[in-house]
Amino acid sequence: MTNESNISNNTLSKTLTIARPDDWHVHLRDGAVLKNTVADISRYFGRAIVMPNLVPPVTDAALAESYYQRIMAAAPSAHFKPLMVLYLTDNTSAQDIIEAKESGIVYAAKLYPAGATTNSSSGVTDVANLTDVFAAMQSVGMPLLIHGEVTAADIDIFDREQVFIDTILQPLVANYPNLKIVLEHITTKNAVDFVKAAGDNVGATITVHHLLFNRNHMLVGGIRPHYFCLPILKRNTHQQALIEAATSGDKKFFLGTDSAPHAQHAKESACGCAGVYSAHAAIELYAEVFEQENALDKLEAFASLNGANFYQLPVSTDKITLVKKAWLVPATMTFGDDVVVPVRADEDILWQVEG
Ligand SMILES: NC(=O)N[C@@H](CC(=O)O)C(=O)O
Ligand SMILES: [Zn+2]
Ligand SMILES: [Zn+2]
Repeated sequence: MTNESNISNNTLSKTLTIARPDDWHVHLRDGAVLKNTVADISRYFGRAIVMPNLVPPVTDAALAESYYQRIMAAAPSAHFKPLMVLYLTDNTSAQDIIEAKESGIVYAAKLYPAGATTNSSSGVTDVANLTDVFAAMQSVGMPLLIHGEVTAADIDIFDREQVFIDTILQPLVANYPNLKIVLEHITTKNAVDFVKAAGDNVGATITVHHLLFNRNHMLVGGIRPHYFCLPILKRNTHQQALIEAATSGDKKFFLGTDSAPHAQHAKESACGCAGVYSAHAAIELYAEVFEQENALDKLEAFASLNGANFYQLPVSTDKITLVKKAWLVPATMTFGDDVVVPVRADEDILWQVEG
């Protein structure tokens, strides 16, 4: 467990040692970029929940198995283990869930409301289609991961998470009281409050960009496409609620970067893609936020303990050490044939990971 003794503040440099962290929500993509995303994510993360929104999506155990093999072929660090996820569609069956569980490599299934986000067109049109699937997940103990936004055209984009919670999540939680649910990449105070009030079977991931930024960063002084992600950045009062939740140590909140690379040209476009790349410096950026809040002693709970406990997986016995030493993030990164603009491009980050 972290205590003050793990934070050392000598005259040379401040350091922080924590159990090896995990990333409970990441997009590694596929093909040529895999060697780059896998190198970044496995630098110090021990495990990562690998999002299944490929084209075509990872809808069954066989597809998860071949994607797993491609990730391993991209040569992650030896300490790294990808945790695969099934992409739910209107046609997913209870049998698909049972086979995924039996595969031993699938740790969760993901609900994308159809049309809610990047590569979600094969997603679920109505959760009523998945009654048997949720029942099977509840009985085999497989967590349901949710992109929690409604898609109706008349619902304002800034309200889509809250309306999802009120109209879809609330009844889902009531109907499946033992189903483990992770509300992914939460962006509102409403989500924080909902998760806190729910039972221990409900948790949430929080990205570092939703801690660092609010919608002013994206829209004041010009439209900045590299801040555009889904769910969209909200006003600063919501950002503040997320910061409080993440830095509180509350076991329901854990690290999920939602690092989601898109090519520079696809973001700097008349119709730019949603997604922020943060895997080059994830724990380093979270450390900035926690330090700002005087809560470095809570970083280990958020990054290394709470998620593992929620998924009922062992906490890593390895340690990593962060050192407070500024470094300059490159303006761009080359990923296969593409160029990606990472978070903090061409600016300093205050922390680095030793080794
Ligand atoms: N978060 C995003 O803005 N984008 C993600 C999809 C997702 O997690 O919703 C992506 O795959 O690009
Ligand atoms: Zn999402
Ligand atoms: Zn995501």
